[in-house]
Amino acid sequence: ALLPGGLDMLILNHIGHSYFNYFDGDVDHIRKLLETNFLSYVAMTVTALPMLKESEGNIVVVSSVAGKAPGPFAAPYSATKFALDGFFSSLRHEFIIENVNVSITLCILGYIDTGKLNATGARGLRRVAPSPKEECALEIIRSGALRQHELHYPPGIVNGMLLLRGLAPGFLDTLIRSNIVVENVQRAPPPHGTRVPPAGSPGSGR
Ligand SMILES: NC(=O)C1=CN([C@@H]2O[C@H](COP(=O)(O)OP(=O)(O)OC[C@H]3O[C@@H](n4cnc5c(N)ncnc54)[C@H](OP(=O)(O)O)[C@@H]3O)[C@@H](O)[C@H]2O)C=CC1
Ligand SMILES: C[C@H](CCC(=O)O)[C@H]1CC[C@H]2[C@@H]3C(=O)C[C@@H]4C[C@H](O)CC[C@]4(C)[C@H]3CC[C@]12C
Repeated sequence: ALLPGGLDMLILNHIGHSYFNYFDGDVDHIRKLLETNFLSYVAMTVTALPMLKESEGNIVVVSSVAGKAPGPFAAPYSATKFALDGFFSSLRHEFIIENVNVSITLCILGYIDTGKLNATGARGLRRVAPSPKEECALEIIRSGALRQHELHYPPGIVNGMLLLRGLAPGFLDTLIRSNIVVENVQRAPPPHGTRVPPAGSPGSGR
């Protein structure tokens, strides 16, 4: 049903729970995370589009540097954020081609002070100063209202990373890994009954 007052801006922000650790082989987790972090964004866009066409409004999609320049230990999360870029950046082309006056803003965020790292226990990350969530929220709304194609926040870190990704991707990857204390990331124990070769033995990879 259409909202009585119409709809000016759709901000897609929610995410499901994931982990900051080695990929554990759980395909079902990725399927569920894609449902929450990606497919629900598509479904809400489809539902809201008639109202947004009416208001010539804005779609704002909240993503992460992990959706442009992936680091280790966030494979499921990173995959869902890359999917957002693929879908919404393609859809933006179609809107422009068809003169649909609904803007699409993809927000590429660095580390924001929402208490997330503490909550997920991402112990492997070196402590970097998070950016303030209040300023971030304002920038998200502003970038949507200004109909920007992308928001990079905080600009210094995110622009720097994306520039390096184009110019020297190997160097960027090295920098990203150097921001992580791998020893602090503990592999989950293998499922019951799985034989793990002792460290140092052939095939252990350790
Ligand atoms: N914090 C950071 O450092 C960064 C965050 N981002 C992005 O910013 C956005 C917000 O992140 P942040 O505020 O930190 O995350 P939070 O986990 O604090 O917030 C996520 C929100 O999503 C809601 N949610 C979870 N599952 C569902 C669901 N199935 N349906 C509807 N709502 C749901 C949660 O509700 P409830 O609490 O009720 O479960 C919660 O309000 C995300 O898109 C994230 O990827 C990007 C880069 C860095
Ligand atoms: C693991 C977190 C998601 C799962 C959850 O249950 O909360 C991640 C949510 C936001 C991530 C951070 C982010 O998106 C910005 C950086 C991206 C880099 O690739 C890694 C460091 C991040 C700070 C990243 C860390 C994991 C999350 C907190």
